[in-house]
Amino acid sequence: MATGYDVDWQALRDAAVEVAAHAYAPYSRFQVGAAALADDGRMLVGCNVENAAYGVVLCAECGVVSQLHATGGGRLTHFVCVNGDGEVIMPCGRCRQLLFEQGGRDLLLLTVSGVRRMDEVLPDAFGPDDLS
Ligand SMILES: O=c1ccn([C@H]2C[C@H](O)[C@@H](CO)O2)c(=O)[nH]1
Repeated sequence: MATGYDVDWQALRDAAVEVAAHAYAPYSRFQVGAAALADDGRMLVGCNVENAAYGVVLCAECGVVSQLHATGGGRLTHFVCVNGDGEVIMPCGRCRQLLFEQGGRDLLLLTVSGVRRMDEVLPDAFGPDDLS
């Protein structure tokens, strides 16, 4: 299991770049690829999928979360997303909430300002504990 900062971020970023090429983004022309590791070492990827009804867009992170559960579940430990030029971008606010649910405050993200914990990019998050 990859923990802390010893993960191969370059390999994770490469996977995000690769999947970004499969994005369906005919409206924004903004391709996004996302890649994550699960706590058993599995790699999950996703790309954005747009819709003629613009608001129906599926962000790349949605694909990651779906693949996490479709392939056995678990928790996300590491995450990165990139644009079509391979540059690291920040997950949108909605997707930070999606990722928080699946990885919690300890999830590590490779961001535009380096490796950050989820509780740095979504402080004081609303989450499952608030419902108990
Ligand atoms: O975190 C993000 C932010 C944006 N997008 C997508 C949605 C839309 O297709 C395009 C432009 O917003 O980028 C993602 O996939 N993930």
